[in-house]
Amino acid sequence: MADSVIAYIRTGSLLSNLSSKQRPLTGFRLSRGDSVGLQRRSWKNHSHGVHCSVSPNQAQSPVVAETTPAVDGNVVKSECYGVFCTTYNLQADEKTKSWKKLIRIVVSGAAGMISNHLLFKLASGEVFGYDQPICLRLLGSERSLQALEGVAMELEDSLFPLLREVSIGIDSYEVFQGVDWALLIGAKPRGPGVERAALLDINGQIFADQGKALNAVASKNVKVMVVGNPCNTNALICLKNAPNIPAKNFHALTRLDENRAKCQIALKAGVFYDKVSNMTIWGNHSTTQVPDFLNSKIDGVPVKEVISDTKWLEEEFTQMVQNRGGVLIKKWGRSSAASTAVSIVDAIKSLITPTPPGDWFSSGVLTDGNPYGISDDIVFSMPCRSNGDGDYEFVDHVKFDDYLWNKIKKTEAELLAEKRCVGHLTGEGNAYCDLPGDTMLPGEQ
Ligand SMILES: NC(=O)C1=CN([C@@H]2O[C@H](COP(=O)(O)OP(=O)(O)OC[C@H]3O[C@@H](n4cnc5c(N)ncnc54)[C@H](OP(=O)(O)O)[C@@H]3O)[C@@H](O)[C@H]2O)C=CC1
Ligand SMILES: O=C([O-])CC(=O)C(=O)O
Repeated sequence: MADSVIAYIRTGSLLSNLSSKQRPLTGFRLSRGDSVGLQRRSWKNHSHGVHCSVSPNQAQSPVVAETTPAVDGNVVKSECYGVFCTTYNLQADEKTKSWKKLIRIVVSGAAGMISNHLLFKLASGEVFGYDQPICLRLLGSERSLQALEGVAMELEDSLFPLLREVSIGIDSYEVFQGVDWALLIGAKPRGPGVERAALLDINGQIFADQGKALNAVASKNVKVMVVGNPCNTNALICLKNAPNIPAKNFHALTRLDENRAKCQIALKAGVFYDKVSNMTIWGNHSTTQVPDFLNSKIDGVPVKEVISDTKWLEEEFTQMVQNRGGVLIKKWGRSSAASTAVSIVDAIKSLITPTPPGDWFSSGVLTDGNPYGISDDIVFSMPCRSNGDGDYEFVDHVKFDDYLWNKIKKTEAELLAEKRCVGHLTGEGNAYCDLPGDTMLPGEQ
């Protein structure tokens, strides 16, 4: 551990000695090579800038040595690391050819609380499968650079066999190079005295910049999951700034709300939550969101046939889901992090595995072409299905009644107002902010 820390300091100081032209990646990269457990620790000269990795533990005698050009043109040695060289038969491993192509995943706000849960799930294989090698790119800022190193060290120390590369950086144009998934979590939290319009502007700017960077350098089929709040409008801003990426590839996370709604329905019905299906969250990830008890089911039976207490459904249940985040913050002193990470995993899995027949999942997606009559050109949570290829389609045959439709109109109005407020970031021209005063992010109450 001590060696590792020293190595970080050493590489950090080498980086700081380089001119900014020589130092396009602010941060450094830890690489495990392409075979299980092989931990190469080297300076590497990659096509997109310099990646610096941790020096080998000098006390260990290296088993394999190879040469890699260093940034200054000199040649330095890179070595596999002690026990990793001896415990795996790398040639045999390569012969099996059972590994899938590496996927590259960016997590922004990587030093934050949600990421602290999510990164370890991604690295473990539980999200993309236990035969899927992973590259993790941790995106942070000057503020969090030290903390990002700490996260990277913990990832190292976890010895995840599928985790082949870890890099940290603060320049989205470098970190987004060729990425397949962008999980955009980093955003400024709303503090006391910060107007909602100001938060939309501050965070919107982050997502406008990240949209531009994704557009320029990410895989053209990158899937983008926006978590940082206000996530619907941030996702809209992001996709508007990335015209070369299909707009369908952008999602705002409302899966946590869906999970919360399922749990409350299960509690009321006295069943375990695996019995609750077809739960839609409509609209904004805010206190106007609409958990849909009209179309959801308990053990295949419409919720309203199992729970006859309509007053509870319309009032208590709905408000409980809308306010769940805020209530948790009051108790915990911080916002939902572990359950948010779990819901991000659920949301990704819903896109990469076929949706069970008859069921659906909620995601905040662009409304264009929706069959429900919701205004075009906003990011709105709706019921979706996937055949497991990363894409989704809208669900047909959803019922509406006056109660549900009126609630949907309220959350739609809020999102249209948010959109007007960020016109300067979506390319629509001037912004005009007339946000309804009575609605909040889940954590704001
Ligand atoms: N959609 C959903 O269901 C949910 C969304 N959220 C949202 O997810 C986001 C992250 O939550 P969480 O991980 O708990 O938050 P943390 O505060 O723990 O981490 C957030 C990260 O955001 C980064 N950040 C980016 N820009 C700024 C800025 N201008 N000022 C301060 N920090 C900034 C910080 O990293 P760095 O310094 O590296 O930039 C920080 O590490 C929040 O916006 C939260 O509201 C939370 C729960 C549920
Ligand atoms: O407002 C927040 O940061 C918390 C949040 O989104 C939630 O718990 O749903």
